[in-house]
Amino acid sequence: MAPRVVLVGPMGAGKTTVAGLLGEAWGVPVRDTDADVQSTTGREISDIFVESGEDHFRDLEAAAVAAAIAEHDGVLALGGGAVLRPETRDLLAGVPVVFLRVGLSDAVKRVGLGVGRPLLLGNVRSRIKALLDERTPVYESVATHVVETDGRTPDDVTTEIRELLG
Ligand SMILES: Nc1ncnc2c1ncn2[C@@H]1O[C@H](COP(=O)(O)OP(=O)(O)OP(=O)(O)O)[C@@H](O)[C@H]1O
Ligand SMILES: O=C(O)C1=C[C@@H](O)[C@@H](O)[C@H](O)C1
Ligand SMILES: [Mg+2]
Repeated sequence: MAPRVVLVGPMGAGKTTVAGLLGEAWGVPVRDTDADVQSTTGREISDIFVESGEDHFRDLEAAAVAAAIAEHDGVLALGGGAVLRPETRDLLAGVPVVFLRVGLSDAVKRVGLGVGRPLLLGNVRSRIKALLDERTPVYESVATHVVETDGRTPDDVTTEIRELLG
């Protein structure tokens, strides 16, 4: 079993939003590794970061991604940093992966004050810029398709993915 599509990209790219719309359009279930980590631990992601550290969160996230790739045949949205783990990138080989690209301005508008996103604490704009600079090549390396989201609605993005993947 493998997901019909995996969505990757930075915070504010719209992974969770577009996953829901795609799942509805295709009539397939949707999973989101951030929600899976929260439900298996019973803890908020921000609390895990603050109390147990980012490395521990990445371990939980890598396990959530591995389980979802093995068990889930619908739409799968990954947490924004999941692709940082080499074992996760390896698991994505052979699966359709859409990188939802977003530029700095749109990402900043979409995440607002970054509430609930622990890596954005401090200056949201400079934190997002650093993450985009560091991670864009990683998203590109795992993607089979790249979809631009700047200035487009979640419905537009969903339609393009449906055109690409059926
Ligand atoms: N194409 C879009 N245009 C405008 N707003 C959008 C678009 N996609 C998502 N949004 C809005 O941006 C916010 C963030 O979207 P979402 O939570 O889906 O991002 P995400 O990629 O899952 O982020 P994270 O990595 O933090 O989970 C939401 O308020 C959502 O409604
Ligand atoms: O980009 C990131 O590293 C993150 C994105 C979110 O989806 C969450 O997984 C968490 O806030 C970390
Ligand atoms: Mg999300």
